[in-house]
Amino acid sequence: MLVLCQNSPQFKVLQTQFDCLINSFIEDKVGLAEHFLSEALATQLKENLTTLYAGQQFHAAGIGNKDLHLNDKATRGDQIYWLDREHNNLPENDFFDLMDRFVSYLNSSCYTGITGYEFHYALYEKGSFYKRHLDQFRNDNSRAFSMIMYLNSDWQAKDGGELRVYHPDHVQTIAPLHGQCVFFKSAELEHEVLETQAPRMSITGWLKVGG
Ligand SMILES: O=C(O)CCC(=O)C(=O)O
Ligand SMILES: [Fe+2]
Repeated sequence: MLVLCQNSPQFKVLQTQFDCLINSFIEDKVGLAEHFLSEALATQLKENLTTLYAGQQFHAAGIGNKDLHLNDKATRGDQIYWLDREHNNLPENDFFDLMDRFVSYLNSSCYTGITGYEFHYALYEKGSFYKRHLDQFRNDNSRAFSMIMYLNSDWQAKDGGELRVYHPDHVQTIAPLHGQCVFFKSAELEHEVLETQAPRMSITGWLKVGG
């Protein structure tokens, strides 16, 4: 992994985004950082996603965990592809480097004790959605935080596909804008993806404890 000096300009840019995500999470239970992925990285990841999708490497997402895989199109219609360092793909590995830095920053500043993570690309074709749900499974509470990063360079309001988050006293609506990251506790906040009118791309994942 590439090591960045804590005083380097590149680290300062990252730290600003990390702080933005963590501080908004502490204030509102939903962290938001508009430029968490740099323009260059978001664009490379989007190209990689598009190539893999065209090569039929994606499969319909399930509603159980990896061991209990249930397909239910009435609940969620996205297709996914699990990221893995073993793919030896440059943007995927740049993404994992970024996540390694974020996890160590989060653990050292907030004592979160994250010990692992898992991430997948997701593509929602026009007409797809993901009904209201929590990101924790009944037989597994290892998912501590949910993170979603969007890869939609020309997103417009008419495209729909917003993430809707259900707070106890209000509802928050977030457009899936290129490079933006959303961060919240997996066991705490129900959320849904509204029907999209255009292909909607993202990386979704979970920071895990106890692994
Ligand atoms: O893509 C999003 O905005 C949310 C996706 C989601 O809720 C999930 O995959 O569990
Ligand atoms: Fe979710």
